[in-house]
Amino acid sequence: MMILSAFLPAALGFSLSQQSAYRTHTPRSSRAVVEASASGDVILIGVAADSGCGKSTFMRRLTGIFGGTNVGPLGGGFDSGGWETNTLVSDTTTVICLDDYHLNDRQGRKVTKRTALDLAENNFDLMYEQLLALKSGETIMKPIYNHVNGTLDTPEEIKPTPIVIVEGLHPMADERVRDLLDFSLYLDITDDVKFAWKIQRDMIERGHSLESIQASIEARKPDFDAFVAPQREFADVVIQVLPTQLIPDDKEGKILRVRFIQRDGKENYDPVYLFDEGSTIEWTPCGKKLTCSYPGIKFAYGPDEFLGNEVTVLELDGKFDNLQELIYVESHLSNTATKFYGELTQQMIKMGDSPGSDNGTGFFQTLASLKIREFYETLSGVTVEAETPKVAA
Ligand SMILES: Nc1ncnc2c1ncn2[C@@H]1O[C@H](COP(=O)(O)OP(=O)(O)OP(=O)(O)O)[C@@H](O)[C@H]1O
Ligand SMILES: O=C(CO)[C@H](O)[C@H](O)COP(=O)(O)O
Repeated sequence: MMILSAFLPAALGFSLSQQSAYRTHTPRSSRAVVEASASGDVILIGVAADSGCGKSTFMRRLTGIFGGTNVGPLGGGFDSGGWETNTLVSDTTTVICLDDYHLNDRQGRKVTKRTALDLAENNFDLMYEQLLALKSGETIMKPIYNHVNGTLDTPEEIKPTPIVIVEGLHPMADERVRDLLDFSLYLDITDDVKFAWKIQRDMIERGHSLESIQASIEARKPDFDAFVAPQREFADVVIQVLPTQLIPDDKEGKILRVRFIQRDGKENYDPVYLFDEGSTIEWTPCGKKLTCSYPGIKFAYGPDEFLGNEVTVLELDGKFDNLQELIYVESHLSNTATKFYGELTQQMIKMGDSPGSDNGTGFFQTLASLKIREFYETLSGVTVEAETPKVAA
């Protein structure tokens, strides 16, 4: 199979505005493709986050970078005559939602008086057994938790694909499951930001009241703190989303400070760095090459400690005005795992309409996806062909 990326660097020695013109002349783009695994091994990736913290958005970015054909809900989804499923599949990637391992249905939890965040409400024995089987290349019959009516439905058949992503509340909570994961990531959204996002989705998109959203967040918080948040310590990468420091006492919460926290010493993972590996740097890129409106953009980079672990942190506070200009930022970062000059920028532009595309949440989710692709390639010996604009005939 011809890998276009080999000659793309030369083609991409141009501004991104030229690139978009280039793309209009090239109506089709090559898809990212994972070639058949040499070893047949399944690589297991865990993504932990609370509900409403951007897992689905991140999954779209990640699966987009892994590509594959026939991406969609297992069985075609309920609307196409299938069943209510939380599982997304392509020929290369399976995304399993760990809510499917809830022990009791919604009614049952009313009896136990526990929330789904409570470890006791999740069947980790079955989760471990089934993920181990999948990793060994076996097909499993996985339960389904139906979020529409709160029931545990007839199990569905999951066949192993080269990449299996498990996302949900507890991918790293059980030591046995945690040890099965090849790579783990935690989306750490602070309470204020979580609240703002929940309002966006549950109030504006789903018609819930402000009071009910507030009550639901407050009711979840003790169990969230007890059972979900401690997993941050075990994650290879944490994407931490905080209020901006660029506006003193900001109340609006529209500008975010996002930290890409990379655990040092992870095998097959070289931390992304800014300018000079290992140094401590602050960088304001606004100027001739990057347009910034108030309050601007600030990057920071350096070693740090996070929950007792030595880490390398890349931080971005602020909001981008023009995604095309991100190439300027990208060109100052190293170890980004891009396959050609401008790939990070290209992915940001491609997902431009998704939440967080104008700030560090989208930027670091994209960077994480590229790093996970690189990690997968190193571990499996398989090449993932990058999605590149197709060269016009
Ligand atoms: N980076 C972001 N910036 C701004 N808003 C965001 C961002 N990510 C997600 N959101 C908002 O949060 C809502 C929830 O996002 P998403 O559906 O991706 O989360 P989730 O973790 O998959 O949720 P759930 O587990 O409840 O299905 C979105 O509708 C969007 O409004
Ligand atoms: O935290 C959650 C998902 O991440 C849900 O609250 C949990 O799965 C229970 O679902 P429901 O509220 O639909 O009964």
